[in-house]
Amino acid sequence: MNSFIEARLQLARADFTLDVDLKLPGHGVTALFGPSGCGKTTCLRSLAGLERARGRVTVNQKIWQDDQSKQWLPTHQRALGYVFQEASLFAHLSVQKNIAYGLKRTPVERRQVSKERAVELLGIGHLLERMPATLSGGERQRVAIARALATSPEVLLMDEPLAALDAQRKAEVLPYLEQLQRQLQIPIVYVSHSMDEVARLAQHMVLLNAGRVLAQGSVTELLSNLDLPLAHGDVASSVVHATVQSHDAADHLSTLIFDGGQLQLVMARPRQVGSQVQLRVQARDVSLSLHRPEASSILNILPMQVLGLREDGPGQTMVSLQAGNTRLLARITQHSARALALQAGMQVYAQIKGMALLD
Ligand SMILES: Nc1ncnc2c1ncn2[C@@H]1O[C@H](COP(=O)(O)OP(=O)(O)OP(=O)(O)O)[C@@H](O)[C@H]1O
Repeated sequence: MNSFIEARLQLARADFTLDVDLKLPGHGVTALFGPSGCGKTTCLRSLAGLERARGRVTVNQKIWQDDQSKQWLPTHQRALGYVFQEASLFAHLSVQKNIAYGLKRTPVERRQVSKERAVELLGIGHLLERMPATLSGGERQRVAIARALATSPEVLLMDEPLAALDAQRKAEVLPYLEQLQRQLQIPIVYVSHSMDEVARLAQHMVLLNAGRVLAQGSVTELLSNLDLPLAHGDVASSVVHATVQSHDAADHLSTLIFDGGQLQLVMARPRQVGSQVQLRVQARDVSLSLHRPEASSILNILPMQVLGLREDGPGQTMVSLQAGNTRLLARITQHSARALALQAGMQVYAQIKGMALLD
């Protein structure tokens, strides 16, 4: 089956070579993730035609570039919206006119996102008459995203759109990004080097290293793949997708169900029953036992199967676990792994000492 976006890209610079083969889905957010200098921006710019890599790019089976048959669409003829780190608005045009500019670029028959819809999705209705210089960084970035959306792109390309914002502004813009991907069918390719952002926003991930693809697939799977660097070290974590099943108001305790079991979480602000939530569980917050611990203060004790284990630095072992379709990592001491005689296939109880709600 064809992927929505297929890109084979090669580009050589003095000290850097990009050589990637990407197959990206036509829905949700795909994160391009990896260390500084690994080629995330170069990759995104090459997809957009802002960088002249060699190769072939097809989006929704339309050819944007094919060097073999000498086809090349310039950026403005590619149905994409591009959001840069720093919002690049026209300083002499009001917010309204900036967005209208995006719309004007789009032939009537291709218009799918109206100006009103873009304005509503980004919550900028009250800013329409303002000039860019009078906006905060977060507001500017929301306008830039609305302008990109108003072109009704087949794909939104975002290059660390939150990187230039402080923590407070980031928190202000993130919910709009989440809303975008929930409400629109437009796939987003999102460059980030922040695992927090990736865990919160993305369902798919391309892991880059030194200009190459180390792995691509679902975020949940890649995070817990012991063959990849993400699943190692003190910051390794997993993401659990769950649905709110009930809420006990007296104890402020919500019961969440996920594919593989259920969890309980104290929620100061309870979510509606039936709503979807994402939880991040740090590997260091998960311990293991062979029998269900009795009379424990730990709320969440889940029966899981050991998928594999790997030494993880001096004296530590990373254990990958599965229940249903859900994966978790547990970082325990090598001593404990030996004492429990852990091995792939064993049934264990994972005790989760803490988890964070991602949205
Ligand atoms: N215009 C340029 N001219 C020459 N080399 C460049 C240019 N832009 C980027 N590079 C180099 O290409 C490599 C990839 O850079 P790129 O910006 O794609 O990485 P990145 O993963 O996006 O990094 P970061 O997370 O720091 O933004 C780096 O070695 C960088 O120094």
